[in-house]
Amino acid sequence: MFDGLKDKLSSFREDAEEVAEENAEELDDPEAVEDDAVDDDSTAEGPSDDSPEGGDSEDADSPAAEADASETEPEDEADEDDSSSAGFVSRAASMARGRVVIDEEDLEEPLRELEFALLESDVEMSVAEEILDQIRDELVGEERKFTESTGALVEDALRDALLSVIDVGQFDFLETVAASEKPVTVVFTGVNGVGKTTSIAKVAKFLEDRGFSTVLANGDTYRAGANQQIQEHADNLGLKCISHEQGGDPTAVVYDAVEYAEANDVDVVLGDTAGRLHTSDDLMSQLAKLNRVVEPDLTIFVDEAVAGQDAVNRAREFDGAAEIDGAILTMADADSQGGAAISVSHVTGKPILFLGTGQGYDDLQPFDPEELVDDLVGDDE
Ligand SMILES: Nc1nc2c(ncn2[C@@H]2O[C@H](COP(=O)(O)OP(=O)(O)OP(=O)(O)O)[C@@H](O)[C@H]2O)c(=O)[nH]1
Repeated sequence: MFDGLKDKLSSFREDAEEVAEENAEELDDPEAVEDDAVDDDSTAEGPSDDSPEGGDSEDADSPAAEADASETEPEDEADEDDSSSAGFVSRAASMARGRVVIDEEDLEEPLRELEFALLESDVEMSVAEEILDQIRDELVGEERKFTESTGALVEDALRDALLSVIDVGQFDFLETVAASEKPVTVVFTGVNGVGKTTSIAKVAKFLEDRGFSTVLANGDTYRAGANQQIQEHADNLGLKCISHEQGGDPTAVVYDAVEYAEANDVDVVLGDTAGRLHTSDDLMSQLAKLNRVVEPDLTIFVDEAVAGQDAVNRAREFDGAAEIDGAILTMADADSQGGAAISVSHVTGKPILFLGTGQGYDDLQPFDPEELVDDLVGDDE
């Protein structure tokens, strides 16, 4: 799952670590620093050969050492290379404290590559920019102790940035169902053929396995064969399915299922709806009626992870047309890009609740942002 994206993130980590290490090595090497100091005609004091590496000595830590380092600008060359000289001075001062600072310019090239990689992986533009900004904020100017590895810094920054865009409004579906008044009504929406009906069957199995009884309702009265399709799932799972004639009113079907649940002490009603485009007015007004009359506890948007940017756009549009509470991304097992999984929550402000990971009824994985980020960034060695 998301292997292409993992590779790209790993390349960024390597590149960013490399440039930061180069900078650190240069500053870790007292001779290189002294050479630089001569080149810069600077009098900044790096650790001498006989001082412990890392500048942990009292001298190096002393205010005098810092003051010396900050008074090093040669007047005659002040205009010539002001910024690099100032950069060197701050690095030398940091080094005197046993630390080194990561410069923005060191990161620009890896960040450019990362932006390209994220967009190529179908991450929404605004989400990619947010990730880059966060990494820049976290790493640039970051003081690294000589004992810390730049690798850990880069990894933490990447992890934090990804988590901040993915972990949006996350809630536990099972806990919400458990805490809600019964029957809990959950309605599923989305475009045609993205795995909506299969996902309903998977969610039913997920709930039944955890002690919640369910009834299915076929609110897809539009498509020929829809009744038979959902009934097959119900039969396979030994569940009751409420359906009406093709062409009937979907609200009436879900309403009947709620009445059935009330009469039979069923915990959860899972209502399918016809696949629709957010632009099809009649179907969207059907959905509005369903929301008005049945007042579902949760409306879940279903789309394919593999649809990438299209899925992200549709999630945004559905949320605008018929407010959603969360999303299921199907076909995550076939998605190497990961763009939709990274972008949907940030774009809609609603969490991804599950990933569909195959065609079997158990191929449904509760979505855990931290787990996803661990998987994307974690060491695969
Ligand atoms: N690999 C994989 N296949 C899936 C997943 N979810 C659903 N499918 C398959 O996708 C196909 C379409 O699924 P359906 O559930 O019929 O899609 P739908 O959205 O209900 O279709 P409509 O009712 O026409 O809107 C089926 O063959 C499913 O087995 C998944 O997570 N991974």
